[in-house]
Amino acid sequence: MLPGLLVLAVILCVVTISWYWAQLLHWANEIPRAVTSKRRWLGNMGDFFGKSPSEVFLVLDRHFRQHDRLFTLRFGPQVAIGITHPELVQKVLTHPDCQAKPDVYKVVRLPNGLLAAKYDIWKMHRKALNSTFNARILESFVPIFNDCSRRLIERLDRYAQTSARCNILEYISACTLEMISRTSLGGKVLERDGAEQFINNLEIALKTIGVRIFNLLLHVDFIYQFTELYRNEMKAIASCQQFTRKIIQDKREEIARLFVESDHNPASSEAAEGTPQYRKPQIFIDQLMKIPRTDPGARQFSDEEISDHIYTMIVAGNETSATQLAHTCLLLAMHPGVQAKAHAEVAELIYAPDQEITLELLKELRYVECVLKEAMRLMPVAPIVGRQNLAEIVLDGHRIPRGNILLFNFYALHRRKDVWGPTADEFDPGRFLDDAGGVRHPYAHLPFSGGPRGCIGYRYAMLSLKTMLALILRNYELSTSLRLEDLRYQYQISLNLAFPHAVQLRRRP
Ligand code: HEM
Repeated sequence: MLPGLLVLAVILCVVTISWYWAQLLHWANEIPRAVTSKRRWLGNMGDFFGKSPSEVFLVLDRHFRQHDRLFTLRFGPQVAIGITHPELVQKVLTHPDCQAKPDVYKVVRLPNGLLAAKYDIWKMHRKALNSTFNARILESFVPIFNDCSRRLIERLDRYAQTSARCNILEYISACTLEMISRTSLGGKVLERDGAEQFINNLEIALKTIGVRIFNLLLHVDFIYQFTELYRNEMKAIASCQQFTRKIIQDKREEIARLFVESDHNPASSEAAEGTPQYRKPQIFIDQLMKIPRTDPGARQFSDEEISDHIYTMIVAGNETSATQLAHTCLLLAMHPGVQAKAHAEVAELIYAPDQEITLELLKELRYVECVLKEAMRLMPVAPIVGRQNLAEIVLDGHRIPRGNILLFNFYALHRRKDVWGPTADEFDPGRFLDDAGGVRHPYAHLPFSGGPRGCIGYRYAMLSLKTMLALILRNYELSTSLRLEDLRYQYQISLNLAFPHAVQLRRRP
C-alpha cells in the first residue's frame, strides 16, 4: 500500500512540475526550438550534460547554423534564446535593456571589472573607463608595442636558426603579456620581485575560469568549494592580489610625492624626465587613480576596484590577443599568396630593420588590417557571448519576458553564406577591401562583439596585433604543413586549436 502511495505521489509531483513549467514557458512555444533528442521533455540537457567544452561548442554551432533568425534551448525551467540573424543581433546587443550578463560570468570573480560586473556597477564604471582607451592614450602605447614586438622577434630568431617547427602561440603569449602588463601596471612591472610567481599564478587563475565555466556542477558554489580546483584558485588569486596591491600602494605613494613636488615647482616632473606628459605612456593604473567615478559626489576608485579593473584587462585582453594573432600567422602560413601580398605592403613601409613603428605607419597597413579582420572572421577567439534582458523585449513579434539568457555565436554568424557568399569558409582578406563585396550588415562581423558592452579594448588590440604582425612579416616567411580543413578546435574561454600552432620560420634578408 505504502509503496503504491509513494509512486503516486512522485507521479503527481512530476506532472505538477511539468504542467507548471509548461505554463511558465508558454511564451516560448512559438519560437523555433533546437531539438536533437526525441525526448523533448528532457529539453536540451542531454546535448550538453557530461560534454567537454569543445563538444559543447560543436553542438551550439550546429544549432546556430540550423536557425535563420532565433531559436530556444531549454534547460528545465530556464530558456536560452539563440540569436542568429545580424538584424536581431544588432537589435539585442544595442538594446538598453540587454546590457546585463548572465550568472555564468560570475566564475570570473572580478565583481567590479567590466567583463563580469552586474549591470549597475558596469554602467557606472564603463562610463568612467571609456576615456582610458581614447586615441591619445593609445598612441602613447605604440612605443611599448614596438619594443615588446622587437623582443618577440629576437626570441623567434633563435628558433628560426634551427628551421624546426615552432608553436608560435607560446612566443606571442609572452609578448602580449608583456604589453598588457607594461601598459596597465607600468614599465618595470615584470622586473619586480615576485613577477614570475605572479605570471604562474595568473595562468592558474585563468585556466580555472576555463575549466569551471563549462562544468555545470562546478557552478554550484556549495560543491565547488570542496574541490581542489577551488583551493588552487584561491591560492593563486591571493598571491596575484598581493603582487598588485603592492604596486597600487607604491603608486599611491609616488603620486603623493609628485603632488608635493609639483606644488613647489609645477614644471619639475616634465623637465626632470625630458618628456612632455602627453608623449609618456599613459599607464592604465595611473589613469584609474586619477579619474573620479561618474556618479554624483563619488570618491575615486578604491584599491579593490582598481585591482579588479587591472585583472579584467589582463583576463580579457591577453589570451584573446595572443591566440588571435597565432591563428592569423597560421592562416598566413597556409596561404602563401596572401602572405606575399601582406609582406609586400609591410616591406614597402618598413624598409630599415630598426625603423620605429609609428601610429601613422600602422594606419598605412591597410591590407594587413584586412588580413587580421579576415582571420577574426574565420577563427574568432571569443565566439560565444551572452546577455540577460532586464525587461521584456520583443523579437520578431515574440515577447521575451525579463530575466532570460540571450546567446550569440559569432563563429556561426561569420560563416553565414547569405552574408559572406559561397566562399564563406575560405580565407580571403580581399573581401574587406573598401571596394569589395558591396554593403554588408554592420552586425555581420563581430569579433569584438558590439553595442555598448562590446570590447572596450578593440582599438588597443588592433594596434598591438598590427605591430606584432608587421614585424613578424617583415622578418620571416611563414610556412606550415597544416591545411585549413585539418583545423580542430579546443574551446575554453577562448577558441583555441586542439593542437599547437606549428609554423616554420625562414629569415628574410
Ligand atoms: C583580439 C583581441 C580581442 C578580442 C577578440 C576581444 C573580444 C572581446 C569580446 C567578444 C568581448 C565581449 C565579451 C562578452 O560580451 O562577454 C570583449 C569584452 C571586453 N574586452 Fe576584449 N577582446 C580583445 C582584446 C582586448 C584587449 C586588448 C583588452 C584590454 C586591453 C580587452 C578588454 C575587454 C574588456 C574590459 C571587455 C568587457 C567590456 C564590457 O563588458 O564593458 N579586450 N572583448
